Parts: sequence; C-alpha cells; structure tokens
Amino acid sequence: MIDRWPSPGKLNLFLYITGQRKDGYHNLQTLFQFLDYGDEMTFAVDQQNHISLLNNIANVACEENLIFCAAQRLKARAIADQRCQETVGVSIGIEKKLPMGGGLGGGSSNAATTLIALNRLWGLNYSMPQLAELGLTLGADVPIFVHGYAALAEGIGEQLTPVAPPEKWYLVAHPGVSIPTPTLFKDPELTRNTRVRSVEQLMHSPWSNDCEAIARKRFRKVDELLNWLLEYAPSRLTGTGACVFAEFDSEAAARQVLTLTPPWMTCFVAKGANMSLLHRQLSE
Ligand SMILES: C[C@@](CO)(OP(=O)(O)O)[C@H](O)COP(=O)(O)OP(=O)(O)OC[C@H]1O[C@@H](n2ccc(N)nc2=O)[C@H](O)[C@@H]1O
Ligand SMILES: Nc1ncnc2c1ncn2[C@@H]1O[C@H](COP(=O)(O)OP(=O)(O)O)[C@@H](O)[C@H]1O
Repeated sequence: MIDRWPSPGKLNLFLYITGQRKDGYHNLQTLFQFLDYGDEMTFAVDQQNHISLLNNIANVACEENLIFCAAQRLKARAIADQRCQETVGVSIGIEKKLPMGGGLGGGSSNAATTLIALNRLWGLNYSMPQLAELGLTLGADVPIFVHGYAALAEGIGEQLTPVAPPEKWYLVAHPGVSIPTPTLFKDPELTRNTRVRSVEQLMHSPWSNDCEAIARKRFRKVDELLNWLLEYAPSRLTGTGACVFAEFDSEAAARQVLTLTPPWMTCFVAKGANMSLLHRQLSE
C-alpha cells in the first residue's frame, strides 16, 4: 500500500543571532511558522530489508539525501532498541515543490516527514520528543518540523516554545540565487550580538532578520527582490535566504501582487499555518 504524506515548508518570521558557541554554531531566537504549501512524499513499506528512493534530487547523492539519512538512522535505532526486524524496508517517492537551499526548510521537512511516517508505518511507537531528538542529529531545523506547531526556537533550534502568530497570507519569492547556510554564518560582518529577549518582548516588537543585511549586501538579486516587494507589503528574508516573503491580510491581496511580479522572480502564494499540514494529517 502506498501512503501519501505532506512535507510543508516554513518561514522564519523573525531571526535574531544572539551569540556564537565554541563549536562555531550560532545561538538564535527565531519564530517558525509553517506554510500550507510544500513537497509531497509517498511511502511503500515492505519486508525487503532495503531503503530506496524513487526520485533523484538534483545535485544531492542518495547517501546525502536527508530522506535517506532519516530512514536509515530511524531503522538503525529501532533495530538497536528491538522495535523492528532487520527485514523492514521502504520505497520513498518525493515530488519537490519547495526551492532547495532557499530558507524554506525543504530538506529538514522531508527528514521530519520520513521520521513520522515510518514511525507510524513500521509500527515503532517512538514519541514525538524521541523523533525530534533523532532529527536534531540530521539538521537544526528537523525538530520544529517533527513538533509541527509554530514556535519560538532558541539554542540552535532545539529549544521550542509554542506560540501562535497571526496566520497571514504570503507571497514567497526566490531570487534565482542560492545562499548556502554555512556561507552566510561564516560572514565576518554578520550581526551576532542581538540581545536575548523574552517571548513577550519578541512577539510585541517589530520583526526582522539579522541575516538580511548580509544577504542583501552579498547577493544583488536578493536586494533587488526585497526592494521590489517592499513597494507593496512588509517583506523580509526567511532563514539564511535566499527566499524572501511579503505578508498580506488576504489571499486576494497576495495574488494581486503576484500578477505584477516580473518574469525573473519565481513566486508562489501560501498561507501561514500554526499547525503543520503533516500534523493535521496525523490528527485526522
Ligand atoms: C538558521 C536556519 C534557520 O531556519 O537557516 P535556514 O537553513 O532555514 O536558512 C537553520 O536553523 C539552519 O539549519 P540547517 O540548514 O539544518 O543547518 P545545519 O545543516 O545544521 O548547519 C549548516 C551549517 O550552518 C552553520 N550554522 C547552522 C545553524 C546555526 N544555528 N548556526 C550555524 O552556525 C554551521 O556552520 C553549520 O555547519
Ligand atoms: N531531501 C532534500 N531536499 C532538499 N535538500 C536536501 C535534501 N537532502 C539534502 N539536501 C541538501 O540540503 C540543502 C538545504 O536544503 P533545504 O532544506 O531545502 O534548504 P534550507 O535549509 O535553506 O531551507 C540543499 O541544498 C541540499 O544540498
């Protein structure tokens, strides 16, 4: 039997860098909200002892694909915990809609969907916190996708406080360049000393992204894109970029601006969701 599971994108509605750890990672205060838009995944489980991917992702080797890594790590853990047999296997399909390396969290979301779907389909019975902990070893953003609720994330993304920001409509735009996360975090001019604030202070202050100034300075297309969008609506960078988003109170207003976008912008309209599509499916 083939099971279909959503793998939604996310936005960082704000992102502040509050320091740097000894291992080089940066401490953040960032607000995650999901999009009602993302990739689609299929899972066909079997007893053939093999994890296979039905689609290639451009420039990502199978062993580096976060979907494969998530499935393999979950299986190894479950065998060690005697929760499944060596023979469990799965064929996984993915229909990619989210631009890669764009700050929309596609790879992390794919990993989280894989962990949650296989936990259910292989009958492993791990709790969400256990899956989130396993997910963190795959990437800093995997735990938020496992938890599936809008949250303020602190540390490097593992300390989550649920919050419920307004579910606005967004015009999400890709400038046609990609900004690798490590490149941005290595930049000597990056702001790394924003003061730590309480949830209440953060939720009631104007929102911004500490990565945006560097992304605009180093990548001309990001700067052009934001200048264009800011003529129509409040707009910001998501994550470490390169995607940006403009926020609107209605779908009609977002779609109106979409009709005006020049051909060099790749855009879509989506609604913010405080519960991810994945968790909506789980609760049905
Ligand atoms: C900063 C965020 C906010 O959502 O950016 P986006 O990737 O979404 O744009 C994410 O937490 C990113 O998470 P993820 O993309 O999983 O990053 P990882 O693979 O864990 O880290 C890639 C590299 O970025 C740097 N890195 C990452 C996260 C962090 N808090 N501090 C860092 O310095 C490290 O050099 C690390 O080796
Ligand atoms: N299943 C996957 N989907 C997307 N990217 C993946 C996947 N597996 C590994 N990657 C790698 O992770 C990088 C970051 O991808 P993604 O999560 O989409 O972006 P971001 O972290 O900027 O939101 C990609 O450039 C790619 O090299």
